[in-house]
Amino acid sequence: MDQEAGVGGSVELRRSFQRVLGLWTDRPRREGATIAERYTIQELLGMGSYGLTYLCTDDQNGREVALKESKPSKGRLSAHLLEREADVMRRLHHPAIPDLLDVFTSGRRSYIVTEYIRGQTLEDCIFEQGLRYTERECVELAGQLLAPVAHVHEQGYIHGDVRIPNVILREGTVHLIDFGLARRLGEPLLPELKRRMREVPEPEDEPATPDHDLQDIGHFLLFMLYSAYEPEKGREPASWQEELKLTPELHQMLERLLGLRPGYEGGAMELQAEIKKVLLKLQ
Ligand SMILES: Nc1ncnc2c1ncn2[C@@H]1O[C@H](COP(=O)(O)OP(=O)(O)OP(=O)(O)O)[C@@H](O)[C@H]1O
Repeated sequence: MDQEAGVGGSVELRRSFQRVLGLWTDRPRREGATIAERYTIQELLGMGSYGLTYLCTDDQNGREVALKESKPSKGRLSAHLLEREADVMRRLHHPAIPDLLDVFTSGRRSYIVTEYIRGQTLEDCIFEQGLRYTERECVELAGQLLAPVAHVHEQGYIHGDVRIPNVILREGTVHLIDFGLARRLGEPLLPELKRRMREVPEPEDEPATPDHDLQDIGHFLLFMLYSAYEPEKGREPASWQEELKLTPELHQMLERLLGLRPGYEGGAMELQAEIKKVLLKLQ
């Protein structure tokens, strides 16, 4: 018994040590620092579990770029995940997807550099700016989002993480970012990707199909629609079907996207046609 406690204790101690070491080795770089003698940091954009993303200036041409750096404390795994992301992005060429500009390693770190999309994520639009979206605006944005998603599918991949923090709105136009969970059609969710996800519902173990992204678009639509939802005082929380008073055509489209009715076997093209029909009803 004592021995087990001792072993458990030493494992805990090692974990704490790794955590502290991680905090130190992964600490963000300061503004103004230059990476690979080319990219000067303007600001830290975000710190994920496997990488840090900075807004940088490319000193060769003055362009703003998003530079993602692997975390050294996560060793080979974070570099491998970045390489995977670069492999997918290399194949994508779409106006609503940032271009991949550079991939390199420097010291023990790997980097990918993409076009910087100056705008706001839809998550920030809703939760920081408090914007409310009408049914029509939500469906229009979902329709716009479908274009880059369809392009990813045509290249033989799924995005795997179509959510409001990964959609940037720039001058009214949506852009899809963060291909860190993208995988080939038919590919199961690899353990290294699973570890990167916060929560993995069981069906994610299934081989990737376009329907994964279409379901995510269903959840994306729900988030957007709830931005305008005002609960009546004292009313118990209920299902979205009861809370959101939607046009019947949109209600049905959402049920199909969320797997409550037969889905869109014709993939993004079929959904695009359905979105056009729903928009006509929302004139
Ligand atoms: N090309 C880009 N243009 C503008 N902002 C970007 C771009 N790429 C990433 N960002 C921003 O940088 C931050 C972190 O980016 P990203 O989501 O790619 O990192 P991540 O490590 O994959 O994060 P997470 O683990 O939370 O998914 C986010 O706020 C995101 O909006």
